[in-house]
Amino acid sequence: MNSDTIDTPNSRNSSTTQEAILRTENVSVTYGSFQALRGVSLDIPKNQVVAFIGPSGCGKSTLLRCFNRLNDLIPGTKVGGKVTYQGVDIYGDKVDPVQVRRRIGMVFQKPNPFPKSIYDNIAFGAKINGYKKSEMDEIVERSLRQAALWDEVKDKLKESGLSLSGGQQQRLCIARTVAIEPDVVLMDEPASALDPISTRKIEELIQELKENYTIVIVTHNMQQATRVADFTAFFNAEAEEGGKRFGYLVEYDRTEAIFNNPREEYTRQYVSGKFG
Ligand SMILES: Nc1ncnc2c1ncn2[C@@H]1O[C@H](COP(=O)(O)OP(=O)(O)OP(=O)(O)O)[C@@H](O)[C@H]1O
Repeated sequence: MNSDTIDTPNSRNSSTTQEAILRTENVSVTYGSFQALRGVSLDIPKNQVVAFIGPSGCGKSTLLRCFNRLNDLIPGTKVGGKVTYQGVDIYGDKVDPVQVRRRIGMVFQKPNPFPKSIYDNIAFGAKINGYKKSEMDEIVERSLRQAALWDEVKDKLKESGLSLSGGQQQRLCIARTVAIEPDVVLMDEPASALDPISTRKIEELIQELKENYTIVIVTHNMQQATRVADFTAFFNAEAEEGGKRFGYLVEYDRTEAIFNNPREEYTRQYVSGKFG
């Protein structure tokens, strides 16, 4: 698969080029008869952190789930437009969603380790994905190191993943995700259930992970977006006739520009805390 070389998200203002690993073209999502998201086109640059921000219900999680076809699992959901990963339409007829999710992993808001040992939390997915048993010790250590958890758990790998603190559980879930060596890690408010110290650890971890992975993170915490993201997409929800609200992309740019010099008035109001 060839990657496209494309302009940065802020292509109108910047001549720098970045390699896009994921791209949406005019993506819309409906749940039954309700259109949750309308006409989103954006590029996710490789080995960068992209944050999705915006008021509740504007479709941030909905868009995130489009990137690994997780919306397929919600009955009645339809995705329109095009989502490409390394130039390939991930909704194409011949594409296996399981393979998509192998390349594009996801970490959820609430840590959700399996009720298994710390070791098996990682080994389970790795085995399913064809890694050899003989490699498992190495994979477990590598993944836990990447998730900055190894030092805390190396002496208790047989203990249950559920015995860890919330912050440790979330890092275990990140370790489980990176164990199968995806290219992209999607994170849906990964620190919102955590205390400030654990949140900081996750943020530091995101910075380290971007060396090897592309990260797309949904966050309600604007400071978090400024701390971790290279690019930020601001979404809003607008009411149409009948009062139904659909989400759309207002502005996408380098994080610094979104927070310090946005082009759109809605963005300016949102980042300065005037609504949302
Ligand atoms: N499974 C679903 N079935 C029906 N409607 C849904 C479903 N999931 C989300 N929605 C609706 O789609 C819209 C967008 O929801 P989504 O969760 O993507 O927004 P969000 O910006 O991530 O919100 P939040 O910041 O509160 O998590 C909302 O109106 C929501 O009620």
